[in-house]
Amino acid sequence: MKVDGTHYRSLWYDHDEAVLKIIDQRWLPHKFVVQAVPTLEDYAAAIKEMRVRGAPLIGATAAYGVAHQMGKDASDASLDHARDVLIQTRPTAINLKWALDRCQAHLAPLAPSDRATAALQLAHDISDEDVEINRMIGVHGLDLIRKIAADKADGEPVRILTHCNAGWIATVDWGTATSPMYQAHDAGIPVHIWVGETRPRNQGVLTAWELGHHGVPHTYLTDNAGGHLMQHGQVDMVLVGVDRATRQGDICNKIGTYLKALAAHDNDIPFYAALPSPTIDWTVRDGIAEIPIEERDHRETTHIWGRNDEGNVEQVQVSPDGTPAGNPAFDVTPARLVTGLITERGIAKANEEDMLRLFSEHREAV
Ligand SMILES: CSC[C@H]1O[C@H](OP(=O)(O)O)[C@H](O)[C@@H]1O
Repeated sequence: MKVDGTHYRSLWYDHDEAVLKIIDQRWLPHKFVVQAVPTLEDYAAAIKEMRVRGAPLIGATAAYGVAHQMGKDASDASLDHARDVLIQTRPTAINLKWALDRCQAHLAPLAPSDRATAALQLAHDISDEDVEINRMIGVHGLDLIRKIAADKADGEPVRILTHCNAGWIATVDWGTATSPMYQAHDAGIPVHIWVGETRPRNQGVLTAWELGHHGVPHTYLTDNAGGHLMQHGQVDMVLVGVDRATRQGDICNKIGTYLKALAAHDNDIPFYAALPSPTIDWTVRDGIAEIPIEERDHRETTHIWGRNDEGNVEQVQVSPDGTPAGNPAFDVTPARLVTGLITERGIAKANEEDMLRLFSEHREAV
């Protein structure tokens, strides 16, 4: 999407320099930092340190990491090494494993001499596919928003509460939860987005930054304000992203999503999750029991980043010295709390049968 009027993807391959370029999200919204990714270790660090983040973007980045490694050494051992280094960076978003599995399946059968070119093309393809998938998520989500708008007075906005950042900066472009928001705005349907800050990494800041650059009306709030807004009739729908969905419709997303789903259920507000099909893990049914939840560095909880009065971005401690902290980065919302899943093929109810209506190729052999 656009930053100060200039179109960007979240990552792109610089053919002149033969290197991947990323927007280092750790500095947003205060600094717009583009950096190259010169080594496999830098690819792993970029994912682990969340310089690039968001389930689909992590997958695309990993595909370019494999391509980089094939350009250095296209042997079977090197292909395995690239997977081993990248797969251990973050455990929850299934898109990382999905991309690495796709690279393995595509490259292993090839002669090593053909792998570098094929790997780079595959990374380009995965990125381009992500853009189109997310655009289609927006098309189907727009229909939903249009239906809600039809029941409102002229000019009255559709009020959408979102959590974390499932925006264009979390994907290659468009975003997942944000794609319907952008497309509704661009179609002239008034929307207002309630943006939860999303402690501890405050990815809501990224959503506010994105929406601001696209001119989409929004309000930045604490996470805990969401339930209050729902109780007071200020929310027409909740729309979030997903890091891993199960075949029965459970969704794993940023920590705090479950609490917002509970509040939505309690206030009879539709709760939708937007996800590309690579985010569905068809091998898993019970998300709570089976999805690994990343425990991140506890310093992310005890400290916070911001810009000081001198304009410098710095990290400060918010908790007492020595206070023990935790940092589970995701939680699982059971399917019973999910109204629907907005995918590139349409909207499914959060149950196996309706998901298979859209993705019948995953129906298990009896
Ligand atoms: C389309 S992004 C999906 C998902 O990924 C984010 O996780 P993280 O910021 O830790 O990479 C967040 O949970 C988004 O909802």
